Amino acid sequence: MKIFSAAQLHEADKVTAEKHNITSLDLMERAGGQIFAWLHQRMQGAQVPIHIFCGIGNNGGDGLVLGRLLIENGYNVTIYVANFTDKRSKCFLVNYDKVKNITKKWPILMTSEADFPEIHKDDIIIDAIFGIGLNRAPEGWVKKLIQYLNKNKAFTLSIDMPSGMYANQALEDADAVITSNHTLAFQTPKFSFFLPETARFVPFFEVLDIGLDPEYIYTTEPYAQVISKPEAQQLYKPRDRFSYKGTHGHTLVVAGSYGKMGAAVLSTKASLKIGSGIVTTFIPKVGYTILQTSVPEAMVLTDDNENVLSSINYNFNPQCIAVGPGIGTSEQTVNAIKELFKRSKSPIVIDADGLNCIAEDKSLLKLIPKQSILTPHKGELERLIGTWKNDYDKIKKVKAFAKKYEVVVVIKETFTIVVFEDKLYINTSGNQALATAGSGDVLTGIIAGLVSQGYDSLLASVLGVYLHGSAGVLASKQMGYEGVIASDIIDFIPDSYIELFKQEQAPQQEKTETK
Ligand SMILES: NC(=O)C1=CN([C@@H]2O[C@H](COP(=O)(O)OP(=O)(O)OC[C@H]3O[C@@H](n4cnc5c(N)ncnc54)[C@H](OP(=O)(O)O)[C@@H]3O)[C@@H](O)[C@H]2O)[C@@H](O)CC1
Ligand SMILES: [K+]
Repeated sequence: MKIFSAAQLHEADKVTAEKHNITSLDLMERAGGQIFAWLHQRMQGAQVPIHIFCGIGNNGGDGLVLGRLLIENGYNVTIYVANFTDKRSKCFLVNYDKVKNITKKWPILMTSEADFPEIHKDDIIIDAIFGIGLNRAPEGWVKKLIQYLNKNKAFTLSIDMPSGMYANQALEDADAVITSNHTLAFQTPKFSFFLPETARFVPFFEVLDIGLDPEYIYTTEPYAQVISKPEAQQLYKPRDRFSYKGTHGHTLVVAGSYGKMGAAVLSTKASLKIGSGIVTTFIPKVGYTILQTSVPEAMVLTDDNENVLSSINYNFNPQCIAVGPGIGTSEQTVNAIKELFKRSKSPIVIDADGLNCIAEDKSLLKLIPKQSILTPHKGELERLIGTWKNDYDKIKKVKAFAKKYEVVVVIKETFTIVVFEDKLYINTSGNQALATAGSGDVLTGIIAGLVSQGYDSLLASVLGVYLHGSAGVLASKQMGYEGVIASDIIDFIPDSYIELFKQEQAPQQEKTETK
């Protein structure tokens, strides 16, 4: 799914109105109507008090449409208008009048803290204060209103996005954002929903299609892409019936040191399980028996050094090399990695200590083969690109880094983001089960195994991250979040392929007994 920026959404709004001969008012009616349908389906007329807090822009207008429809359908509704300026939008004003025309219970204008209403914890709050039009951090009593609503324990449903958050810009004041229980976003999720500093305000969201111009949606280069099952499916390359192991690529895994041979085992196994035809693993001597017994399918080459990598020699051309898991950052190893970078013509997946070796000796950066893939978590990324002011600054720096060295960067987070040139791909598979030792080593093996099978570096990263996440989810369904360890993620890689093409089951019809 495409993610559009606030500016693009405003543009889409305009284009839709022009091309489809409808007004912004019609669009607002559609948007508010969709929120109503969502709520009505769940509430079925229940008389729980609903408090709708509207701003004075179009987000507030959506809140007014919702309010009117709820009132017309007999719900117990109170509408408040946070009257922070008199520059009310046209569509807001029209809908304000429409509400006044159908009820004697007119919207309550709020102009200060003294107007904050009492809300019971079992009531429902609708947050329609700000949407994509926010252009500065909320201040004064409006900020206090947001904090007041947050303190309340009532269920909070945000319209389009939690008020106080920007769609695609860094947060200025984390104390002035609605923490919603559920957000209903129009047409596209907003980029901030997926970033570490802002995702906590949007624990659950759904996207409502309000019918913005399909041509605009289809042809416009998005701000970012969300990768879920349908997108991942399209990346899959079917296997040729007449292929053989050589066709599926030879992966070289360079990993391990004394006490960390498990990392080498995990990457090697993952690379095989994802479908690399052949895997050779290069390790320090100490790991020979461990590797050969743990993964009989892999071939093993050993370093002259007993405990750490010091010189990486091999006499074949792997389609992809995975470097880093468990290798440490000793001087000999850093030098060995430098020589490997100089020699390799294939893309390299660089993870963990592979990245730390680069941080130790920045001259390695220029030697990274083009189209390589770097898979840092937060700490490793910081050692590579330095600190950042906020999530958006981080993304900007990573884009510049990726462009400069012509590499793909996989930023590992709850929502992992793959960065290549100006493109951003947000992964949505995965859960907290993946936060376990060795999970990153598995991902390294998966991505390398996909590159070996002919996926280009970007696609291998995007699909690899998706399948890794999906394997973790499938494992956790049987073992719980806590019970999943990295080896389990590997065991569920085959299921993650199968799951990719599994049809969602239609809800079963209830059987009626016939005598
Ligand atoms: N195409 C679509 O996606 C569709 C979108 N729709 C809906 O429209 C929403 C966007 O509406 P919008 O553009 O009117 O902006 P919105 O967020 O309501 O607020 C802007 C107002 O707030 C003000 N203001 C800003 N910051 C402020 C601050 N810190 N403190 C105080 N004031 C502040 C600003 O005033 P000013 O800057 O002039 O002072 C302006 O008056 C969108 O989220 C969705 O819900 C649907 O209806 C249909 C199709
Ligand atoms: K909102």
